[in-house]
Amino acid sequence: MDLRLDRLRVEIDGSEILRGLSLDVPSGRVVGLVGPNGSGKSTALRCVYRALRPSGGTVWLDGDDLSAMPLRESARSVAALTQESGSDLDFTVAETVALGRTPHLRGNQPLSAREHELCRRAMELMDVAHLADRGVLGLSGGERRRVLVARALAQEPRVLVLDEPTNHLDVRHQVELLSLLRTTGTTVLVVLHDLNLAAAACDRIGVLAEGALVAAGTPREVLTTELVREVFGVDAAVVDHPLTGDPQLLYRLAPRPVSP
Ligand SMILES: Nc1ncnc2c1ncn2[C@@H]1O[C@H](COP(=O)(O)OP(=O)(O)OP(=O)(O)O)[C@@H](O)[C@H]1O
Repeated sequence: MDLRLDRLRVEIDGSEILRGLSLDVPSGRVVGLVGPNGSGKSTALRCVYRALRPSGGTVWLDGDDLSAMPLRESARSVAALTQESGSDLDFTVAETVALGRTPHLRGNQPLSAREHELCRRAMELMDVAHLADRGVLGLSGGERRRVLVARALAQEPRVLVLDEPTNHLDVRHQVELLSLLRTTGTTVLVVLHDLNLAAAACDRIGVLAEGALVAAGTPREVLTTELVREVFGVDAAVVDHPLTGDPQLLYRLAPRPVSP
């Protein structure tokens, strides 16, 4: 399913948070959204999972205006892992993942055998099957994050929207999650802070600064020394990953103070 952000504008209390953002996420592709803190990345995602109605512009799903779709219909198509995702209720891991099926169920209809299998598989993919009977509130931050990704996968979404999904994850689970995104065939829009992971995981990257898109293209086209300096104010060299050839950034920190 194609996802298209078309001249999105968001204005809150008189300040323009998104200023005409347009970004295409072609069907089955992984597109990363990067940018400094406060540049509007989460706000853009909120418009896609309908937590926020844009002040202007349109989100298109396969050419259909998202705002004109019944909520239930868009909830079946779009799954989101947000910064706020979580629960104050101590559901078990298995129950939490099963909640991913909610948009597909009618009333109190129980899960089918296929749906149970889907949930089991999502838990295995996210390496949380061994935690199935544990309460989510007793999990570590990274374990809980993986459970929430499993819930999103169990939903069988056609579009997956992820806001910093690697937060709290150890390096193995970061690598596994981003590798998985490339194999699901789902359309993915993902906010990432780690530009090197974005370069490795994304087919294309959009760069936001102060609510506007300042660059978009393949990681190699976008992640240049100049852009990183201009947008993030950081000195970096771009090198080729010796194993994959992906562009990778080496950051220069301020020199150490000379000891007396
Ligand atoms: N409901 C709101 N009311 C007022 N300001 C808001 C609201 N939501 C977002 N903002 C402001 O809009 C700007 C963009 O916020 P957003 O969360 O989209 O940024 P971000 O790029 O995701 O940042 P980060 O990298 O820190 O997560 C910020 O300055 C934020 O304070």
